[in-house]
Amino acid sequence: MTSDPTEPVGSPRRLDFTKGHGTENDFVLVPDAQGSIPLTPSEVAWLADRRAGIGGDGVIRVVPTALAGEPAVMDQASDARWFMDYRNADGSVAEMCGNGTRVFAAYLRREGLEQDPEFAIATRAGLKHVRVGAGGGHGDGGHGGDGRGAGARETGETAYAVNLGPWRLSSPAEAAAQGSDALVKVDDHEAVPALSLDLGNPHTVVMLPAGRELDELDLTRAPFVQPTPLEGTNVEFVQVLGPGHIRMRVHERGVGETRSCGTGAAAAALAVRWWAGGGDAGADGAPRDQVTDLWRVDVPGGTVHVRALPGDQVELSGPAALVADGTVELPPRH
Ligand SMILES: N[C@@H](CCC[C@H](N)C(=O)O)C(=O)O
Repeated sequence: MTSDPTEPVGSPRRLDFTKGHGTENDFVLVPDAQGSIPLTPSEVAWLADRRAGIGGDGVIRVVPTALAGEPAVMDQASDARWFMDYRNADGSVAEMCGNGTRVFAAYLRREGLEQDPEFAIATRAGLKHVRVGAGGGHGDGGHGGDGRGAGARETGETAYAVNLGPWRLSSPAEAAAQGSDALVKVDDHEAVPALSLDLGNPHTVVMLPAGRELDELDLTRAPFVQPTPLEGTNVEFVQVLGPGHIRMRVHERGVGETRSCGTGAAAAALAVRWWAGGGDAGADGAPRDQVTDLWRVDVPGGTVHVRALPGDQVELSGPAALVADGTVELPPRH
């Protein structure tokens, strides 16, 4: 998705910002309490630039839901005070960001904009419900007491669990018939079958083929996905380490390789679970008790947990950290 706001010529603008990350998927947050900072794609790309700007995988405008300016988002205003206006590093608009929801929640809490331990945030993919201090890891049942759940390092990070809402296979009939609905080719190797899932944003999950090392994949270029999704896709490469435990690397739409992707971790766990027979369709007829609902997902930037919930809902949990605050002067518009 790409937005195309008018870019009026004007004098340089000063913006307050906060830098944060969730398992090293990092974001520049821009508070916009009046809904009056319509960042253009080039301004977003500049803010996300690691050399000329602040640097991040994405930019998140923190704006009152009622002032979002997008009817489908403003419809959520009675349930969520704040809208996570998410943009990728290249300036394109995305519907959702799993790690971003936790960092967004951490910002709302720190600023006193949300005080309850549970609240909803508005996104382009609908309402997302957040629980503070919910690690979600194996052993704590998803209700970590001290706020430092699984994946939270000793750096002042707090754990959050977010219900990412409903997910679905993008092409259920094709996936049921073949176990896959796409082919993905990375570097110059052969194309591998993959599964497309919709987590509010698009994902294509690839099981690491035998003989290939996850660490050796060249993700400096976008993997070739066929059929080519019109809106692009995020591509996850998965290695199974044990029951309920996977490793993942991701090439994100609008960014490139990132050190973590929350919706991608959920897509990866759900794809592995589905391949194991855990889909509602019963894929290969394997008994459901052989299919776990709780996954540990290791990513280059840390660990998150994914929990499959009834009704095709899925919960993501992991840490969020706010690491810097500052003011920046945007380059003048031309
Ligand atoms: N890193 C995010 C996903 C961000 C959006 C994605 N690049 C897209 O374009 O869909 C996550 O944690 O989910």
